[in-house]
Amino acid sequence: MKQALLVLEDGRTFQGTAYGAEGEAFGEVVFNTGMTGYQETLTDPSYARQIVAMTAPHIGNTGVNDEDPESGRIQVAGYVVREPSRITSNWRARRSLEDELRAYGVVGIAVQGTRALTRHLRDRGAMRAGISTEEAEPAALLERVLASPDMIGADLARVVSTPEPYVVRPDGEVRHRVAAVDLGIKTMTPRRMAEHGCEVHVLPATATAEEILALEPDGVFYSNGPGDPAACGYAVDSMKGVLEEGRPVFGICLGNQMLGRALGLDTYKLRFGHRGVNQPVQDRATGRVHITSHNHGFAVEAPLDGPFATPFGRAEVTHVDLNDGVVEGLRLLDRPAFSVQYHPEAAPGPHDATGLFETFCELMRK
Ligand SMILES: NC(=O)CC[C@H](N)C(=O)O
Repeated sequence: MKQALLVLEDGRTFQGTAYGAEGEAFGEVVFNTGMTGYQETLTDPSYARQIVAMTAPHIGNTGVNDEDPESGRIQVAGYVVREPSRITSNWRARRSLEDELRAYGVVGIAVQGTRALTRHLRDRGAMRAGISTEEAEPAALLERVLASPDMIGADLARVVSTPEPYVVRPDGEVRHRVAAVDLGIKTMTPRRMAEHGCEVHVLPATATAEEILALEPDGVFYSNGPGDPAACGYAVDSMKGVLEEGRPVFGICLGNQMLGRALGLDTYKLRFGHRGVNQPVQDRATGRVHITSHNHGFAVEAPLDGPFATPFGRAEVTHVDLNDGVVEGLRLLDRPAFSVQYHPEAAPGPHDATGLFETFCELMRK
């Protein structure tokens, strides 16, 4: 087996074997604790320019099928696993995960120490890293890691967004027309909305408020996406125009951060982020806890002690993560706009939060 090297920007080094394409990859290394859903993770555009390390010890068991991708390609910059499955046991699988990584030129590494890596990232924070199947000298790879771009300030939504608008239609009757701003949208999101009778007009990340409103949408959606929310001023600007018009707004993940910034709140980088499928989130109105799917490295800074003033009227924090108190949802009290930091559309589940699509439809009916 071919040797490979993983070097973190603070010099921590892991030796392993090549898994996937050969070559070199750079990005921010983050860990994901999901026991299921590796195919959805790999194809989620929010992971652009990130090297994803899986804490589940065995990866690739069910290969790659045609039903689960969240976009048209593998999006991660690099992949770290402990033990890749040598066989693929799923009659729907079209190919092995390693062949899929190779097909998209994604460099991966299998290392024994995914637990040590995770603990390191938990203590020191997510950081830049490089994987190489060519370089034997850690110091040489480290130099290239230090020359690679940082996640802070990275404007990646416009890079992964659709270049052209397209429409996702429901099977049955059209009940609502939604304009969806694609900041890195996952396949499941318009599909979930279509299940609720929405005709979804997906628009490029840089669509202006005028372009969005020209569709005469019943509601406007802002998707998840990669990079630093502080670098997506174009989406914040279009959202302000949409809020001004009083159209219903719904945001997920990066979309939640866009609502926060449109309301004048700040976003900041979390130490190691939330990535996995079992994050406990509390709905502050009901006290109910939902187990939710997450993939975020940034968060919104907002007052937790009750409603606060914004340029669009009063707002409040609707959800918090019970592990660390991070803001997980926002709502305007005087206008029809809300958003969540987690993923109600998550296809590998959990499905506790899928009711939020109905909430959006209710706002559009009013
Ligand atoms: N999944 C997302 O939308 C992530 C949003 C943002 N890129 C973050 O890391 O916080």
